[in-house]
Amino acid sequence: MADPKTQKTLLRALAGETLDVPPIWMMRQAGRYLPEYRATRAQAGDFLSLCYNSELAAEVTLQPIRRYDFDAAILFADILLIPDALGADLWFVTGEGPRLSTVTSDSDFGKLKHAADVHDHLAPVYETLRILRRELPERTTLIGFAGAPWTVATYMIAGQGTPDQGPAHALKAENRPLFNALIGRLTNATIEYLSAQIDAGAEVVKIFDSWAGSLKGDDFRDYALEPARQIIAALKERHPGIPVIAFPREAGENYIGFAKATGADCVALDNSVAPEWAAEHVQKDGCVQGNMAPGHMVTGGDALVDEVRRIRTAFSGGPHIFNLGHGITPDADPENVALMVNTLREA
Ligand SMILES: Cc1c2[nH]c(c1CCC(=O)O)Cc1[nH]c(c(CCC(=O)O)c1C)Cc1[nH]c(c(CCC(=O)O)c1C)Cc1[nH]c(c(C)c1CCC(=O)O)C2
Repeated sequence: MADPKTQKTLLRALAGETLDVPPIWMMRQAGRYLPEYRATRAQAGDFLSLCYNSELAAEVTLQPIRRYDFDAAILFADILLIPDALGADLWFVTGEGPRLSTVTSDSDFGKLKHAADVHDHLAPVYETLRILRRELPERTTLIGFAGAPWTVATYMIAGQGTPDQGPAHALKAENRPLFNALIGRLTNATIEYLSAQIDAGAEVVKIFDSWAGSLKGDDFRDYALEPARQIIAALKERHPGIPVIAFPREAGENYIGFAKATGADCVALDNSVAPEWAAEHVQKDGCVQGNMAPGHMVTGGDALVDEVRRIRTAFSGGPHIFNLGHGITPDADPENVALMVNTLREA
């Protein structure tokens, strides 16, 4: 075991240590708000080409580290690379978002590849991680990630993003065996994918369940909690000691007990919950991540400074990783990100 004082700050927080200054990184930290990202993306051609170009994907991952010296770098990729690797068609419409071939019948499902067969397609992502482990500063933790089965399924069933995940809820009601089979395939593929990311150098992995908030009651248990529990159990068996961050976005009251029930080392909080409430009900069980509203990166000023201090103070009694409650938006001002980082790190 390394001397705790020399260990990376993010890993210390994930191990349960309460730090004077919490580590910080930001969801979508490599993104369109940065001019250097826009330049590299133009060089790559389009977003998917950037994801599968290991050199350029590593470059955009490093850009926000150079600018802000964040405590963690997150692999540049997308949660929809898994459907792509399973054989769905995937493309991105500029200004609109992802489009996919849909899985709504047994015959669509029958065309998908098996979970163990995703690796050839995803090899460039693993190469990105290997480059990053060589090039990142010693103090920076490398985070890998995947989408949670439910969230990825919502895109595969609808063929695009949806405001209320209506098509996925409809398939769940109309053809439960097919829906369960799809969740099962995604659960196994995610285990394979994250396990290979760890082999390639990811020191932490995060599971993004962006649409967990639309699962209620038993559905939350069966399709948010249970797949996360299975993924984490398999990863802990194969890679003991690699921490897992779970992000059941907009889970609300369901954040309570989520870490214990799934085995996650940290729960990431969106900004719809008050930090004071989350400190009392969620952080009592271990590390939490979050949860500043991304809008502050657009508006800045005293409100930003006050909110950084409020969140830091609310979570100061336990392990905490400072982050936004969701991804930074393209209209954010890079100066406001610097203001957030400097405010957090000031004495
Ligand atoms: C739902 C989801 C997706 N992707 C992701 C989620 C879950 C998290 C969340 O809720 O935001 C996760 C994601 N997407 C991206 C990352 C990279 C790591 C990071 O910087 O956080 C991560 C972790 C890059 C990206 N993924 C995407 C971009 C923008 C692409 C571009 O135009 O350059 C980036 C930087 C595109 C994307 N990818 C996705 C959508 C709906 C879109 C279009 C919306 C948009 O354009 O912002 C699917």
